[in-house]
Amino acid sequence: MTRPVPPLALTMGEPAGVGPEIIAAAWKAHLSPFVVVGDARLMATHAPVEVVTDPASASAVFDRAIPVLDQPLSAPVTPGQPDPAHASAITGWIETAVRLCLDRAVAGMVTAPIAKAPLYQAGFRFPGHTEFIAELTADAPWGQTRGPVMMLTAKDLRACLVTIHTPLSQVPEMVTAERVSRVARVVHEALIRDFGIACPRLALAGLNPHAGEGGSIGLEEQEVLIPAATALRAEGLDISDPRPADTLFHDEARTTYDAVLCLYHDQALIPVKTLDFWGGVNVSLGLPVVRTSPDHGTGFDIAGRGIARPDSLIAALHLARTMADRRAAAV
Ligand SMILES: NC(=O)C1=CN([C@@H]2O[C@H](COP(=O)(O)OP(=O)(O)OC[C@H]3O[C@@H](n4cnc5c(N)ncnc54)[C@H](O)[C@@H]3O)[C@@H](O)[C@H]2O)C=CC1
Ligand SMILES: NCC(=O)COP(=O)(O)O
Repeated sequence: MTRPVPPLALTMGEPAGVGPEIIAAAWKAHLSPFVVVGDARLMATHAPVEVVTDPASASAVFDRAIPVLDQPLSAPVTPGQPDPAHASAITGWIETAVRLCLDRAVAGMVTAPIAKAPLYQAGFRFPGHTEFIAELTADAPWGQTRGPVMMLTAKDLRACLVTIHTPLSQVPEMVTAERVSRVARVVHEALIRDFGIACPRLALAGLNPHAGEGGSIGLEEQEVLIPAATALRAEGLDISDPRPADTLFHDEARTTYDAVLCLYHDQALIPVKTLDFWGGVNVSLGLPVVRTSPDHGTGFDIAGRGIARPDSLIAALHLARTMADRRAAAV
Protein backbone atom coordinates (compact mmCIF):
# COMPACT_ATOMS: atom_id res chain seq x y z
CA MET A 1 0.00 0.00 0.00
CA THR A 2 1.40 3.46 -0.89
CA ARG A 3 1.53 5.98 1.94
CA PRO A 4 -0.28 9.28 1.28
CA VAL A 5 2.09 12.15 0.42
CA PRO A 6 2.11 14.74 3.25
CA PRO A 7 0.95 18.23 2.23
CA LEU A 8 3.07 21.36 2.49
CA ALA A 9 2.37 23.82 5.31
CA LEU A 10 1.76 27.38 4.11
CA THR A 11 1.96 30.12 6.74
CA MET A 12 -0.34 33.07 6.20
CA GLY A 13 2.30 35.76 6.80
CA GLU A 14 1.40 39.39 7.41
CA PRO A 15 -2.42 39.41 7.57
CA ALA A 16 -2.68 43.02 6.38
CA GLY A 17 -0.54 42.29 3.33
CA VAL A 18 -1.17 40.39 0.11
CA GLY A 19 -0.63 36.99 1.77
CA PRO A 20 -4.25 35.88 2.22
CA GLU A 21 -5.31 36.83 -1.32
CA ILE A 22 -2.32 35.22 -3.07
CA ILE A 23 -2.85 32.06 -1.01
CA ALA A 24 -6.47 31.96 -2.25
CA ALA A 25 -5.30 32.52 -5.84
CA ALA A 26 -2.65 29.79 -5.51
CA TRP A 27 -5.28 27.36 -4.22
CA LYS A 28 -7.44 28.12 -7.26
CA ALA A 29 -4.46 27.14 -9.47
CA HIS A 30 -4.94 23.49 -8.36
CA LEU A 31 -1.49 22.72 -7.06
CA SER A 32 -0.47 19.74 -5.00
CA PRO A 33 -2.11 20.00 -1.56
CA PHE A 34 -1.09 22.45 1.13
CA VAL A 35 -2.52 23.28 4.52
CA VAL A 36 -2.64 26.91 5.59
CA VAL A 37 -1.47 27.76 9.10
CA GLY A 38 -3.27 30.97 9.96
CA ASP A 39 -6.58 32.65 10.71
CA ALA A 40 -9.47 30.71 9.14
CA ARG A 41 -11.93 33.62 9.32
CA LEU A 42 -9.64 35.92 7.41
CA MET A 43 -8.83 33.21 4.88
CA ALA A 44 -12.57 32.61 4.34
CA THR A 45 -13.00 36.18 3.08
CA HIS A 46 -11.00 35.12 0.01
CA ALA A 47 -11.98 31.48 -0.71
CA PRO A 48 -13.90 28.52 0.73
CA VAL A 49 -12.19 27.19 3.82
CA GLU A 50 -12.40 24.08 5.99
CA VAL A 51 -10.78 24.00 9.38
CA VAL A 52 -8.70 20.86 9.95
CA THR A 53 -6.91 19.71 13.06
CA ASP A 54 -4.52 17.31 11.35
CA PRO A 55 -2.56 17.99 8.14
CA ALA A 56 -3.23 14.39 7.12
CA SER A 57 -6.83 15.39 6.27
CA ALA A 58 -5.71 18.28 4.03
CA SER A 59 -5.56 16.25 0.81
CA ALA A 60 -9.15 15.05 1.15
CA VAL A 61 -10.36 18.64 1.66
CA PHE A 62 -8.15 20.40 -0.87
CA ASP A 63 -10.35 19.89 -3.97
CA ARG A 64 -13.31 21.74 -2.43
CA ALA A 65 -11.78 24.15 0.11
CA ILE A 66 -8.57 25.48 1.56
CA PRO A 67 -7.66 23.37 4.58
CA VAL A 68 -6.69 25.64 7.49
CA LEU A 69 -5.09 24.84 10.82
CA ASP A 70 -6.83 27.64 12.64
CA GLN A 71 -4.72 29.83 14.94
CA PRO A 72 -6.87 32.97 15.12
CA LEU A 73 -5.72 36.56 15.29
CA SER A 74 -6.64 38.49 18.39
CA ALA A 75 -7.22 41.87 16.67
CA PRO A 76 -9.05 42.95 13.50
CA VAL A 77 -7.16 43.37 10.24
CA THR A 78 -7.18 46.42 7.96
CA PRO A 79 -5.55 45.70 4.59
CA GLY A 80 -2.43 47.79 4.11
CA GLN A 81 -2.09 48.63 7.80
CA PRO A 82 0.18 46.31 9.78
CA ASP A 83 -0.43 46.09 13.51
CA PRO A 84 2.14 44.85 16.06
CA ALA A 85 -0.82 43.26 17.90
CA HIS A 86 -0.70 40.53 15.23
CA ALA A 87 2.93 39.68 15.90
CA SER A 88 2.45 36.76 18.27
CA ALA A 89 -0.04 35.07 15.92
CA ILE A 90 2.26 35.58 12.92
CA THR A 91 5.29 34.10 14.67
CA GLY A 92 3.10 31.35 16.17
CA TRP A 93 2.08 30.27 12.66
CA ILE A 94 5.74 29.93 11.70
CA GLU A 95 6.47 27.94 14.88
CA THR A 96 3.60 25.58 14.14
CA ALA A 97 4.75 24.99 10.57
CA VAL A 98 8.29 24.21 11.75
CA ARG A 99 6.98 21.76 14.34
CA LEU A 100 4.85 20.02 11.70
CA CYS A 101 7.93 19.72 9.47
CA LEU A 102 10.04 18.26 12.27
CA ASP A 103 7.22 15.82 13.13
CA ARG A 104 7.06 14.83 9.43
CA ALA A 105 3.34 15.73 9.41
CA VAL A 106 4.06 18.00 6.42
CA ALA A 107 6.66 17.64 3.69
CA GLY A 108 7.98 21.18 3.99
CA MET A 109 6.92 24.75 4.62
CA VAL A 110 6.22 27.78 2.47
CA THR A 111 5.91 31.18 4.10
CA ALA A 112 3.82 34.10 2.86
CA PRO A 113 5.68 37.38 3.41
CA ILE A 114 5.98 39.07 6.80
CA ALA A 115 6.65 42.74 7.43
CA LYS A 116 9.71 43.00 9.58
CA ALA A 117 9.20 46.40 11.26
CA PRO A 118 5.92 45.66 13.13
CA LEU A 119 7.40 42.39 14.37
CA TYR A 120 10.51 44.18 15.62
CA GLN A 121 8.24 46.69 17.38
CA ALA A 122 6.58 43.78 19.17
CA GLY A 123 9.94 42.38 20.30
CA PHE A 124 10.70 39.82 17.55
CA ARG A 125 14.47 39.40 17.77
CA PHE A 126 15.27 37.72 14.45
CA PRO A 127 16.01 39.57 11.20
CA GLY A 128 13.45 37.43 9.33
CA HIS A 129 12.01 33.96 8.77
CA THR A 130 15.39 32.58 7.76
CA GLU A 131 17.13 33.09 11.09
CA PHE A 132 13.96 32.35 13.10
CA ILE A 133 13.48 28.97 11.41
CA ALA A 134 17.19 28.20 11.86
CA GLU A 135 16.81 28.84 15.60
CA LEU A 136 13.66 26.70 15.82
CA THR A 137 15.45 23.79 14.11
CA ALA A 138 18.84 24.21 15.79
CA ASP A 139 18.48 21.03 17.85
CA ALA A 140 17.16 18.85 15.05
CA PRO A 141 19.69 16.40 13.61
CA TRP A 142 21.39 17.59 10.44
CA GLY A 143 24.26 15.61 9.03
CA GLN A 144 25.64 18.33 6.76
CA THR A 145 26.91 21.89 7.06
CA ARG A 146 24.28 23.83 8.96
CA GLY A 147 22.84 27.01 7.48
CA PRO A 148 20.88 29.07 7.22
CA VAL A 149 21.86 30.46 3.86
CA MET A 150 19.36 32.52 1.90
CA MET A 151 19.16 31.67 -1.79
CA LEU A 152 16.99 33.51 -4.31
CA THR A 153 16.14 31.71 -7.54
CA ALA A 154 14.99 33.43 -10.71
CA LYS A 155 14.82 31.52 -13.98
CA ASP A 156 18.38 30.15 -14.46
CA LEU A 157 19.88 32.29 -11.66
CA ARG A 158 20.53 31.04 -8.13
CA ALA A 159 21.93 33.83 -5.99
CA CYS A 160 23.07 33.05 -2.43
CA LEU A 161 23.75 35.61 0.26
CA VAL A 162 26.88 35.74 2.40
CA THR A 163 25.27 38.52 4.45
CA ILE A 164 21.49 39.03 4.51
CA HIS A 165 19.81 41.96 6.24
CA THR A 166 23.08 43.67 7.12
CA PRO A 167 23.45 47.45 6.82
CA LEU A 168 25.80 48.17 3.93
CA SER A 169 28.28 49.93 6.22
CA GLN A 170 28.76 46.69 8.18
CA VAL A 171 29.13 44.36 5.19
CA PRO A 172 32.94 44.50 4.78
CA GLU A 173 33.60 43.43 8.37
CA MET A 174 31.00 40.64 8.07
CA VAL A 175 32.57 39.20 4.92
CA THR A 176 35.11 36.94 6.62
CA ALA A 177 36.83 33.88 5.15
CA GLU A 178 35.01 31.75 7.73
CA ARG A 179 31.59 33.07 6.68
CA VAL A 180 32.30 32.77 2.96
CA SER A 181 33.54 29.21 3.45
CA ARG A 182 30.53 28.12 5.49
CA VAL A 183 28.11 29.61 2.97
CA ALA A 184 29.97 27.96 0.08
CA ARG A 185 29.80 24.54 1.76
CA VAL A 186 26.09 24.91 2.53
CA VAL A 187 25.35 25.93 -1.06
CA HIS A 188 27.51 23.15 -2.54
CA GLU A 189 25.74 20.50 -0.44
CA ALA A 190 22.28 21.94 -1.10
CA LEU A 191 22.77 22.00 -4.86
CA ILE A 192 23.58 18.29 -4.76
CA ARG A 193 20.91 17.29 -2.22
CA ASP A 194 17.98 19.58 -3.02
CA PHE A 195 18.59 20.56 -6.65
CA GLY A 196 20.02 17.33 -8.09
CA ILE A 197 23.22 18.96 -9.44
CA ALA A 198 25.99 16.37 -9.13
CA CYS A 199 29.03 18.64 -9.47
CA PRO A 200 27.98 22.21 -8.58
CA ARG A 201 29.91 25.13 -10.03
CA LEU A 202 29.98 28.15 -7.72
CA ALA A 203 30.87 31.69 -8.69
CA LEU A 204 32.05 34.13 -6.03
CA ALA A 205 31.22 37.80 -6.49
CA GLY A 206 33.76 40.48 -5.63
CA LEU A 207 32.98 43.18 -3.10
CA ASN A 208 34.71 46.09 -4.81
CA PRO A 209 34.42 47.50 -8.34
CA HIS A 210 36.31 45.27 -10.80
CA ALA A 211 36.74 42.78 -7.93
CA GLY A 212 39.32 45.12 -6.47
CA GLU A 213 41.40 45.54 -9.66
CA GLY A 214 44.28 43.54 -8.22
CA GLY A 215 44.16 45.37 -4.90
CA SER A 216 44.12 48.91 -6.24
CA ILE A 217 40.36 49.43 -5.62
CA GLY A 218 39.96 47.74 -2.25
CA LEU A 219 41.75 44.92 -0.49
CA GLU A 220 38.95 42.51 0.54
CA GLU A 221 39.48 40.36 -2.54
CA GLN A 222 43.21 39.92 -1.89
CA GLU A 223 42.98 39.57 1.87
CA VAL A 224 39.77 37.57 2.35
CA LEU A 225 38.05 36.30 -0.79
CA ILE A 226 40.93 34.85 -2.84
CA PRO A 227 42.40 32.96 0.17
CA ALA A 228 38.91 31.64 1.05
CA ALA A 229 38.26 30.47 -2.52
CA THR A 230 41.72 28.87 -2.74
CA ALA A 231 41.11 26.92 0.48
CA LEU A 232 37.66 25.82 -0.69
CA ARG A 233 39.10 24.53 -3.96
CA ALA A 234 41.66 22.55 -1.93
CA GLU A 235 38.65 20.96 -0.14
CA GLY A 236 37.28 19.91 -3.52
CA LEU A 237 34.67 22.62 -4.17
CA ASP A 238 34.44 24.08 -7.66
CA ILE A 239 34.41 27.79 -6.83
CA SER A 240 35.85 30.76 -8.72
CA ASP A 241 38.06 33.50 -7.40
CA PRO A 242 36.04 36.70 -6.83
CA ARG A 243 34.59 37.90 -10.12
CA PRO A 244 33.55 41.49 -10.91
CA ALA A 245 29.88 41.64 -9.91
CA ASP A 246 28.85 43.90 -12.77
CA THR A 247 29.50 41.17 -15.35
CA LEU A 248 28.23 38.19 -13.36
CA PHE A 249 24.56 38.33 -14.22
CA HIS A 250 24.12 38.76 -17.98
CA ASP A 251 22.73 35.87 -20.02
CA GLU A 252 26.03 34.26 -20.98
CA ALA A 253 27.64 34.78 -17.59
CA ARG A 254 24.81 32.88 -15.92
CA THR A 255 25.66 29.77 -17.95
CA THR A 256 29.10 29.60 -16.29
CA TYR A 257 27.88 28.68 -12.79
CA ASP A 258 25.09 26.86 -10.97
CA ALA A 259 24.96 29.36 -8.11
CA VAL A 260 26.62 32.65 -7.31
CA LEU A 261 27.69 33.74 -3.83
CA CYS A 262 26.79 37.40 -3.37
CA LEU A 263 28.25 39.37 -0.53
CA TYR A 264 25.31 41.58 0.38
CA HIS A 265 21.54 41.73 -0.01
CA ASP A 266 21.12 43.99 -3.02
CA GLN A 267 24.01 42.43 -4.95
CA ALA A 268 21.81 39.32 -5.16
CA LEU A 269 18.29 40.65 -5.03
CA ILE A 270 18.56 43.35 -7.69
CA PRO A 271 19.48 40.87 -10.46
CA VAL A 272 16.96 38.31 -9.15
CA LYS A 273 14.01 40.71 -9.07
CA THR A 274 15.02 42.36 -12.35
CA LEU A 275 15.24 39.02 -14.11
CA ASP A 276 12.10 37.43 -12.68
CA PHE A 277 10.15 39.43 -10.10
CA TRP A 278 7.04 37.32 -10.67
CA GLY A 279 8.72 33.92 -10.59
CA GLY A 280 11.50 34.49 -8.05
CA VAL A 281 11.66 32.26 -4.98
CA ASN A 282 13.44 32.65 -1.66
CA VAL A 283 14.85 29.34 -0.34
CA SER A 284 16.46 28.60 3.03
CA LEU A 285 19.43 26.28 2.54
CA GLY A 286 21.21 24.06 5.03
CA LEU A 287 18.28 23.41 7.36
CA PRO A 288 16.62 20.16 8.46
CA VAL A 289 13.31 21.48 7.07
CA VAL A 290 12.43 22.50 3.54
CA ARG A 291 11.39 26.17 3.44
CA THR A 292 10.62 28.46 0.51
CA SER A 293 8.87 31.82 0.16
CA PRO A 294 7.91 34.28 -2.57
CA ASP A 295 10.65 36.77 -3.45
CA HIS A 296 8.37 39.76 -2.90
CA GLY A 297 7.19 41.37 0.30
CA THR A 298 3.84 42.20 1.84
CA GLY A 299 2.66 44.59 -0.90
CA PHE A 300 0.86 46.92 1.51
CA ASP A 301 0.18 49.42 -1.29
CA ILE A 302 -2.03 46.89 -3.14
CA ALA A 303 -3.28 44.64 -0.31
CA GLY A 304 -7.02 43.95 -0.38
CA ARG A 305 -7.50 45.26 -3.93
CA GLY A 306 -7.53 41.82 -5.57
CA ILE A 307 -4.71 42.63 -7.97
CA ALA A 308 -1.79 40.88 -6.27
CA ARG A 309 -0.21 38.20 -8.45
CA PRO A 310 0.25 34.70 -6.98
CA ASP A 311 3.01 33.66 -9.43
CA SER A 312 5.92 33.87 -7.03
CA LEU A 313 4.00 32.01 -4.31
CA ILE A 314 3.06 29.32 -6.83
CA ALA A 315 6.73 29.02 -7.84
CA ALA A 316 7.64 28.74 -4.15
CA LEU A 317 5.09 25.95 -3.65
CA HIS A 318 6.42 24.07 -6.69
CA LEU A 319 10.03 24.37 -5.54
CA ALA A 320 9.23 23.28 -1.97
CA ARG A 321 7.44 20.21 -3.33
CA THR A 322 10.37 19.34 -5.63
CA MET A 323 12.89 19.74 -2.80
CA ALA A 324 10.76 17.70 -0.40
CA ASP A 325 10.34 14.92 -2.97
CA ARG A 326 14.12 14.84 -3.54
CA ARG A 327 14.81 14.58 0.19
CA ALA A 328 12.16 11.85 0.60
CA ALA A 329 13.59 9.87 -2.32
CA ALA A 330 17.09 10.07 -0.82
CA VAL A 331 16.02 8.54 2.52
N1 LIG B 1 9.78 36.82 2.54
C1 LIG B 1 9.39 37.89 3.24
O1 LIG B 1 8.81 37.73 4.29
C2 LIG B 1 9.65 39.28 2.70
C3 LIG B 1 9.13 40.35 3.38
N2 LIG B 1 9.36 41.63 2.96
C4 LIG B 1 8.71 42.70 3.72
O2 LIG B 1 7.71 43.29 2.92
C5 LIG B 1 7.51 44.64 3.32
C6 LIG B 1 7.31 45.53 2.11
O3 LIG B 1 8.51 45.52 1.37
P1 LIG B 1 8.71 46.26 -0.02
O4 LIG B 1 10.13 46.59 -0.13
O5 LIG B 1 7.69 47.34 -0.16
O6 LIG B 1 8.48 45.15 -1.11
P2 LIG B 1 7.16 44.51 -1.73
O7 LIG B 1 7.64 43.32 -2.49
O8 LIG B 1 6.13 44.28 -0.70
O9 LIG B 1 6.61 45.60 -2.75
C7 LIG B 1 7.38 46.08 -3.85
C8 LIG B 1 6.44 46.37 -5.05
O10 LIG B 1 6.00 45.14 -5.58
C9 LIG B 1 4.58 45.06 -5.59
N3 LIG B 1 4.17 43.70 -5.26
C10 LIG B 1 4.62 42.95 -4.22
N4 LIG B 1 4.03 41.75 -4.24
C11 LIG B 1 3.21 41.73 -5.31
C12 LIG B 1 2.32 40.75 -5.85
N5 LIG B 1 2.18 39.53 -5.32
N6 LIG B 1 1.62 41.09 -6.96
C13 LIG B 1 1.76 42.28 -7.55
N7 LIG B 1 2.60 43.25 -7.06
C14 LIG B 1 3.30 42.97 -5.97
C15 LIG B 1 4.11 46.05 -4.54
O11 LIG B 1 2.80 46.50 -4.81
C16 LIG B 1 5.18 47.13 -4.63
O12 LIG B 1 4.85 48.03 -5.66
C17 LIG B 1 8.69 45.01 4.21
O13 LIG B 1 8.23 45.14 5.52
C18 LIG B 1 9.63 43.82 4.11
O14 LIG B 1 10.21 43.54 5.35
C19 LIG B 1 10.08 41.89 1.82
C20 LIG B 1 10.61 40.85 1.10
C21 LIG B 1 10.44 39.47 1.48
N1 LIG C 1 14.65 40.47 1.28
C1 LIG C 1 14.35 39.13 1.59
C2 LIG C 1 13.54 39.03 2.81
O1 LIG C 1 13.24 40.00 3.45
C3 LIG C 1 13.13 37.68 3.25
O2 LIG C 1 13.59 37.42 4.52
P1 LIG C 1 13.11 36.10 5.27
O3 LIG C 1 11.89 36.50 6.02
O4 LIG C 1 12.90 35.05 4.26
O5 LIG C 1 14.25 35.78 6.18
